[in-house]
Amino acid sequence: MSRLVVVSNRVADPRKTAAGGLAVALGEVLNNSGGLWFGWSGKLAEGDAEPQLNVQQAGPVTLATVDLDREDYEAYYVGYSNGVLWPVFHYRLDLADFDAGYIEGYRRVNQMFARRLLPMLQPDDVIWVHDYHLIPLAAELRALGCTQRIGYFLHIPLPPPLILAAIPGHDWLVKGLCSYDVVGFQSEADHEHFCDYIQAEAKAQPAGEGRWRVFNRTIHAGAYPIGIDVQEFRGVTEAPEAAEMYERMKREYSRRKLLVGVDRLDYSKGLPQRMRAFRELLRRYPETRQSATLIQIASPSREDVSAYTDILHELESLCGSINGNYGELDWMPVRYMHRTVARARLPGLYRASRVALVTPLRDGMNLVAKEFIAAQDPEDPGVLVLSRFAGAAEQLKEALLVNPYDTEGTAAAIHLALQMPLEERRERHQSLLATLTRYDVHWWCDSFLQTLGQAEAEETGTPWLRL
Ligand SMILES: O=P(O)(O)OC[C@H]1O[C@H](O[C@H]2O[C@H](CO)[C@@H](O)[C@H](O)[C@H]2O)[C@H](O)[C@@H](O)[C@@H]1O
Ligand SMILES: O=c1ccn([C@@H]2O[C@H](COP(=O)(O)OP(=O)(O)O)[C@@H](O)[C@H]2O)c(=O)[nH]1
Repeated sequence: MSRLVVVSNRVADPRKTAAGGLAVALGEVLNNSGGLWFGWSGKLAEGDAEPQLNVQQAGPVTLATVDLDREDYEAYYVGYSNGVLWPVFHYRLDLADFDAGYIEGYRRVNQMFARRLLPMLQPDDVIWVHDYHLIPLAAELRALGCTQRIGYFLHIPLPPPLILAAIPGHDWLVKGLCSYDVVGFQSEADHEHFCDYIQAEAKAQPAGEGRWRVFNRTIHAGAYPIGIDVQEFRGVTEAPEAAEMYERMKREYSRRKLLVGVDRLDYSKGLPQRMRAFRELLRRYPETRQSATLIQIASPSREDVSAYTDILHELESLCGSINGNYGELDWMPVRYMHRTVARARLPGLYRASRVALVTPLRDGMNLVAKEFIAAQDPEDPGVLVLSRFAGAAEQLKEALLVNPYDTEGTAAAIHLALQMPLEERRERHQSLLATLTRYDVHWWCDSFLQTLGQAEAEETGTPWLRL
């Protein structure tokens, strides 16, 4: 059987907790199949020498990581990945910093990753590269002589061609994507944007069953929405740490209905818009005052990128003003925490909450939405208020779908969720849980890798692209 080699910027010990959906999902996949997980250590190198490769065993998974020197970290992670690709791919051209220097560092780190990974590869490995940090990696590996199958999965949205085309060098990036054998997206919408782009800008021709002839080779593209390990998550929900959290929350908020939000503190998550909608709820529906409490966890993220500091200040000022204007001696409307909460404690919090607010302005998928559903008691489930702009909305049709830019509409949906009768809550939850169980993380991994396995048989002899 082939060994699975996963490459991603973020690598986490799958036996430990991680904030960020990519690390959580890949940890679950690799814990199951075993294999090699290669990427950045999350640390900065000291001194001038080329950083050491750090290899350690974590159960069935070999973790191989490299440090980045400060210059590479600034250009590749902060500058290009999170200062150009992240905002543009989330439709935020206004926040992109198209400093020409960053792309050099981005390419340099991808070349370094290829150089460090190559000697660790075995002939029949299957390589699965993840996310926007590593778009050119396949082409760099091919340039060094790597012949193994290489698949790619984009965890964030892919915008329509005219937005993508705003990136100087967008054609280089898309050529990089076309160097993979299989390219996977979170949603049909993202997949369509890719197909539109390659047809309009690269004269791609359809070759049937998700395949395209482009740049003189054949690639496969499709939507593979990422899921969670539903069984595992339901198990965590029943474990002592979550159960204890559930009991505590139920006791503490016995007189109130709890609303919950769990997000990295990222401008894509729509946190200020969510707070404004919650404020509107309190203003328009006075009966919710004293009776509804919103717990918002905002996990610190990418603090070296300036747009993230701006959103922190905006959010803190909104939470402060809502509590100042509506709070009472015995009730604070918002409990805001700028901290990462251990994943093992989240299911108890989700289960004790009547409503989850998952209202990003754009999101690749959003695993919190799925975890909230998995954690519910089917006999008395909570309600998911979900942005129509999250990848998850394509699948989770029985959630209350909202436009997060529409403050009044979102407030009305939250009100509806707080009042929803038990029967309707059960019906919606049953359908949502069925979808989640069918399209779980194992489905995601198996369906992607199956396509990649078939690609090899069909594409032997396909020329490699040079960037
Ligand atoms: O690694 P960081 O810079 O700390 O950021 C955390 C991760 O954020 C993004 O997650 C995405 O992947 C999730 C799982 O597929 C998806 O549900 C979510 O919508 C995405 O935002 C990013 O894509 C990852 O690379 C980061 O590790
Ligand atoms: O304080 C926190 C905040 C988030 N998470 C986890 O981080 C992931 C967030 O993934 P999601 O897809 O929702 O968004 P991303 O952060 O990857 O954009 C989920 O598994 C959360 O349970 C966590 O463990 N603790």
